[in-house]
Amino acid sequence: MPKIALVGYGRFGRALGALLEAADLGYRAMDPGAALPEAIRAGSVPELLEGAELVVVAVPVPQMREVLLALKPHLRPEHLVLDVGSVKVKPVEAMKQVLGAQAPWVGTHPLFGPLSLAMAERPMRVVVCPNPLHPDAAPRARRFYEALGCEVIEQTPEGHDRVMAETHALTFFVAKGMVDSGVAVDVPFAPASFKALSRTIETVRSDAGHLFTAIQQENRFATQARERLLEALQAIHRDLAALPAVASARQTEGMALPGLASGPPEPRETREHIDQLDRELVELLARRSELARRQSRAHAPEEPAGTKALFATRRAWAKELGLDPEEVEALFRIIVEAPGVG
Ligand SMILES: O=C(O)C(=O)C[C@]1(C(=O)O)C=C[C@@H](O)C=C1
Repeated sequence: MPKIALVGYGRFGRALGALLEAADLGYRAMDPGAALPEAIRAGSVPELLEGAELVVVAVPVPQMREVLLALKPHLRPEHLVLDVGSVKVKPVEAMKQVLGAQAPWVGTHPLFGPLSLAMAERPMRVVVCPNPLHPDAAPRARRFYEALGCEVIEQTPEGHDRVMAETHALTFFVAKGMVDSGVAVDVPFAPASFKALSRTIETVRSDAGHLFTAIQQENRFATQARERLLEALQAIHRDLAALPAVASARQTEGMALPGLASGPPEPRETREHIDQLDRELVELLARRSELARRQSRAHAPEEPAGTKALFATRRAWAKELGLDPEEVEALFRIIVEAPGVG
């Protein structure tokens, strides 16, 4: 009998479902607004909760209260309710008001989503907010997330929202500003500094819509963070406009980034860069291995023609980059054929 009940099968719910399957954790899901595969679909709340230990509420933050009210009459003390919202003060308040001491509950925020899960990005981190009303709830949530391969960070709801206001909310704000101003979309080429931002722009563009508003509106620290950023940007804009056409080094000094006032950091030794790259190569191998496992679970083994094509593309890439195609193919043969890696 599935031990996990998933309420909400939107973008995050579906991605979480795939993660549960990969960890061999049985689940049942309910979402009146989504087409659910027959094998996991629950037609009613009692059916959804039957045998469940964990009830994961994966619905947009503004719908939390209503969903909790619908669950409440069916919850028993052995259930643990956890939310996965991108903000924490409001969902925790809602769980406190609606569920109180009746059933254990805990606020959590997985710091990953459909895009990062699809690319098997690691580490997967989750913020869990310990709940004084139900002291066992956070350790139970921790065990659940650790079984999925996540690292758990404990934080108060307010501490979480303060950090998210300065990070998540501002990043989405800047990215949406760039999208809405018409720049930064499908550019033919871009410098490295922009490439880092383009991933965020992609996230904002693929957002279901409610995520952006939840991150901004449901976090009471976000407005102030946005205002501070806008003021800082206006001041920089004014300072730039006030610079003479040919500015002296002394005149531009004030524009230097504060952290760089004492000069840029010393370039690192080549050896350190190689270590860093090797670390990234090993991380990429781990992600590749996870994706290959997913692929083999979902599809029949690759036909010889498919494997041949795979090596052919790697050879072509090697050639493009000035590497020996034979040697690169040999490396990929090892990667593909090694049982613990490919
Ligand atoms: O991986 C993705 O698809 C995400 O968008 C993940 C992402 C983000 O990085 O903004 C989105 C919302 C969550 O609250 C946390 C992480």
